[in-house]
Amino acid sequence: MKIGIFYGSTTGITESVAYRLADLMHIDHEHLHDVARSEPSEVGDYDLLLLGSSTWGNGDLQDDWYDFLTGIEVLDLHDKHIALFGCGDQSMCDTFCNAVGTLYRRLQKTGARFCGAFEAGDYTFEHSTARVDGHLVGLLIDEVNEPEKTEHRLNYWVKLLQKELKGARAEATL
Ligand SMILES: Cc1cc2nc3c(=O)[nH]c(=O)nc-3n(C[C@H](O)[C@H](O)[C@H](O)COP(=O)(O)O)c2cc1C
Repeated sequence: MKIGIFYGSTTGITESVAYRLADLMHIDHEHLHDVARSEPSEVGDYDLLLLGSSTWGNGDLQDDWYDFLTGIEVLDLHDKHIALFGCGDQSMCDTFCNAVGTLYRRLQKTGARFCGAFEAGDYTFEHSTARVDGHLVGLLIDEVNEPEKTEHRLNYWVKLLQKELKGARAEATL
């Protein structure tokens, strides 16, 4: 299974999470893509897409995602898996990691299979569009308030993905 990571990051937090995920999953850095410098067609090279955005403004996507998302949401991705991750700040408790919810909602029509849903228990926010039916639709990281939890969250999420995708074609190490 070929894995690509696509991320948008303004101050480098989501970028650093993307690199940490790549290292945990043994993904070569050539498969890490900053969406600010990538073409939507590049997602075609992969079976599993890890898509990461921080949240800015009042629950908005990270700036570089706007054009990239417009480009990929019209693609047919039914043969791919998508796993979402994002960085935010739980003190913005009504819009925590809403960008992850936006990616989830807007990519539904691609037909991709979503994986990597995460437990909502260990967080303190009130509202997030990334929480759907009591679960988080991806990995949410809060480096502002809970940096000490990041390593565990990353490790736990990667194990969840491995479990979920077990049985899927294994070309790259997951
Ligand atoms: C002006 C501003 C607005 C923000 N708005 C939100 C928000 O609505 N929800 C959220 O979860 N985090 C919000 N954040 C926090 C950022 O998402 C957080 O700092 C994140 O780690 C930045 O990641 P990046 O450097 O990869 O862009 C905001 C931060 C700033 C400075």
